[in-house]
Amino acid sequence: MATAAEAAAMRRAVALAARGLGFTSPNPVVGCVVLDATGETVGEGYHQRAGGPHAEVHALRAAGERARGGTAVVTLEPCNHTGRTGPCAQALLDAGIARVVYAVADPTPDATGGAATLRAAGVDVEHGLLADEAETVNTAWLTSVRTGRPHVTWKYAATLDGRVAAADGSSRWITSAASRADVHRLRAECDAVVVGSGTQRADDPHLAARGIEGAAQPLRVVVDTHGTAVRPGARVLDDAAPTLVAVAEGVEPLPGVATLHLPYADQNADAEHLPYVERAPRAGGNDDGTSARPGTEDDEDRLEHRFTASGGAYRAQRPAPRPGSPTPQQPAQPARGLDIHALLAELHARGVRSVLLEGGPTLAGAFVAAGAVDRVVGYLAPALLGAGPAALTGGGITTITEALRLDVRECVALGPDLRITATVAAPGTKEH
Ligand SMILES: NC(=O)C1=CN([C@@H]2O[C@H](COP(=O)(O)OP(=O)(O)OC[C@H]3O[C@@H](n4cnc5c(N)ncnc54)[C@H](OP(=O)(O)O)[C@@H]3O)[C@@H](O)[C@H]2O)C=CC1
Ligand SMILES: Nc1c(N[C@@H]2O[C@H](COP(=O)(O)O)[C@@H](O)[C@H]2O)[nH]c(=O)[nH]c1=O
Repeated sequence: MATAAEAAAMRRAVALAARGLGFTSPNPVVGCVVLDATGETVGEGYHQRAGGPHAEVHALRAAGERARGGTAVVTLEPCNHTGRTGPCAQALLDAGIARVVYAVADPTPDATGGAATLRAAGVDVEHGLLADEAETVNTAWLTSVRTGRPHVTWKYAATLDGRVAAADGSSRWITSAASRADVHRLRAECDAVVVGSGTQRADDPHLAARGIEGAAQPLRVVVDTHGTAVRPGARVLDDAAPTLVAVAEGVEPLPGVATLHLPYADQNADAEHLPYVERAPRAGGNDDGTSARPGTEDDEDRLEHRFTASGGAYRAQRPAPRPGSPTPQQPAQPARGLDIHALLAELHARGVRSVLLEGGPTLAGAFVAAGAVDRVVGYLAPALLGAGPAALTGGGITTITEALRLDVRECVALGPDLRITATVAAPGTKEH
């Protein structure tokens, strides 16, 4: 049974772990507090960056000889393996720690087994203290270990009637300065920020974490199937943070920009659910409708992106042909957008453990349809627009029984706005 001092130490260890958010990928965030035999705190530490010392090592260093006979309180089971640093279970034994209290078991095959090693050496080991809090702070890493893809937070800013832009497409700014500053904290905590080509075209967003001292910069990712939305001079191309543009296979890499080639979404898998784009191939384009060369779209050939009421799906449509203009020779082909699972797998392979999906509604719908949203952070402004795009388009949901049910974790007032944080409930756990 854990003592009150150990519970307080674990709360502190969770807070220490949170300081590592955004800096430790592909590693977890971990906090540790060492108590002496009387229950007094003698050392604290957290994992500050991948490749650096683990939380236990920092805390043991701070405690020195006072760790002997004491208790180590850790948010994650001490590791048992030699990676870039030595095994923490051994470090705890070497320091003479008599008791270890940890919150969450380490699920990685390499590192697991620390608790067993400690027990076998005669250390008193307890597991599960404040496990919910410790899970929550480490949710990105735990999700990525359990699912093999990064944890995804979909964030949006909407009016109280659920609009993310006005009918004329203008959307800056819906929420207050306080909410927007909070978004920069979210960006700094995530490894990558993702937007679709529609948002890129409409907003020319910057997507870096601004105004936070010492902030880790996320990788900025634009999902731009044809490589035509990210143009020279785009704000995501400045050097405030790294940028990756995801395009379809066969599209030429964008000059001077890290380009990721992805397959189209598997039409057979999610075809009826995925938002899609109707387009006719452009002159000089490839057979599949992708451009042969990025940045060559001329105004006449430019696709007009419009919301339609058709089946709740979003379609980008060609403008009606001008009188006298030639009829396209080839029939319009459905385009499916890029494969969300392939995108997440590629980001995971690059060490990304947490993604902040910042829109827009079409790409967010594709993530929801792909079952790839873990957490939703909605900023709601006390304003009404009455028209304009809704926060989410499609998502593969057509009837009330398919509603994606969420658990509200937090509701916070930010200036005049509300920030609601909710997680996706495990299937079958919610009835409304
Ligand atoms: N208030 C808010 O929080 C936000 C508001 N907005 C607003 O939303 C509007 C833009 O929304 P929207 O057009 O939906 O933009 P998105 O950013 O969702 O981009 C959608 C485009 O992404 C491309 N895409 C690539 N792969 C996929 C896929 N698998 N599924 C779906 N799309 C894919 C498609 O174009 P292609 O294949 O041609 O590349 C698609 O048309 C703007 O008015 C913007 O201001 C946007 C973000 C946040
Ligand atoms: N309009 C709107 C948001 N819009 C989001 O912010 C992006 C612009 O980011 P940046 O260019 O880095 O400042 C934009 O493309 C969209 O994803 N966010 C909000 O918190 N509140 C708002 O009212």
